[in-house]
Amino acid sequence: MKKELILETINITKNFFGDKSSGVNNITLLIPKGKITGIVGESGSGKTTLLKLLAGTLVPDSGEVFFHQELLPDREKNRQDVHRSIKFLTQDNYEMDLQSTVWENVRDGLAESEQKFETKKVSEALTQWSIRHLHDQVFGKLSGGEKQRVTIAKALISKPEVLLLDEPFNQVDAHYRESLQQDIRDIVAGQGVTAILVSHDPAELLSMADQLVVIKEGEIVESGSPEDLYESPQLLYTALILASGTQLTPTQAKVCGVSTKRGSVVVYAEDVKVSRGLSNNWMVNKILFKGIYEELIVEYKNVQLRVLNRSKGKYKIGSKVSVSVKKYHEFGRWS
Ligand SMILES: Nc1ncnc2c1ncn2[C@@H]1O[C@H](COP(=O)(O)OP(=O)(O)OP(=O)(O)O)[C@@H](O)[C@H]1O
Repeated sequence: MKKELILETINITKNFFGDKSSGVNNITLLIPKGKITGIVGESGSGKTTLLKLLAGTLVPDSGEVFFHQELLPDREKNRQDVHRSIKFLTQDNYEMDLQSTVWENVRDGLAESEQKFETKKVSEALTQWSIRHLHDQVFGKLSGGEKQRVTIAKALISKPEVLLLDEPFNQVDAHYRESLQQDIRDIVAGQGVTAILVSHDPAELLSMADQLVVIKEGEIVESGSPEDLYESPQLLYTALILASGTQLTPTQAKVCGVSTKRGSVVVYAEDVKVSRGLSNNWMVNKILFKGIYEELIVEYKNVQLRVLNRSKGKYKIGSKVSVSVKKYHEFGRWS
């Protein structure tokens, strides 16, 4: 069945200095309705610029953005009903009033027609986002995580069609972060909201997104389902950005028992098995505690490998171990 599209960009370019060195170049992107699209890329690759173009707060130098197959108007010049349907949650809370209370800020997210139900709606939103106890606090004095929750409550109170999320959970603690992620998933699944999520956390994107778009130097270089991009990345860039792993030259790969004719190999930490075996050539150099598992850095002949180890405490720094690589990804010299 054909997916219904809600937003489309056709060959959009936005440069800040008249050349391709900043912003985004020639981006064509189709956003399916009622799904989560994740955008991933290194710092400065153009993710926020793309979100601003989708929100209408930036206008492309060339190319077009369509919302429900109609040209998206410039938000600054011409604030229209369509802009109420597209909510942009930024890291800088620019739509929030720092001097007003939490209650007033969330209430301001209501459309005029909804204001007669103000008390009920604001009260429900404060409960849903666990910020009821903050209702009379001044927004500007809240912690970063509290501000993010209030901003999300305000954005969602008027039931937008599209939610553009720029690092929405980066200030929230791990426990609350998971429950916010689940809330966003529920809103997408239950209310048919479309979300576009920019995050630096690969685990967050892999677990939340239905489709992932990889951006490098202002261009889309790869896209697909999170599973496909993680399991079979076409580009070295994608593998390094999505997974915790080690990049090896062909000579270094040989030390790990991997033979390749291509330019480089990436071995994900989860695909390396360590044991106390026969050869025990490798030495545990570092142990990084990760909570429910640990990551070991093991070394042999000046080659270091990252290993995901679920048997915490089994090895110590200096332990001698055997290593086997179960799976690896090969890339051409220029990918
Ligand atoms: N208003 C602006 N004026 C000048 N240059 C800009 C402006 N906005 C973005 N840029 C430049 O465009 C490029 C892309 O920036 P953008 O903020 O979109 O990247 P990003 O991928 O979101 O980065 P990060 O992950 O660090 O937030 C960067 O080189 C940035 O310096």
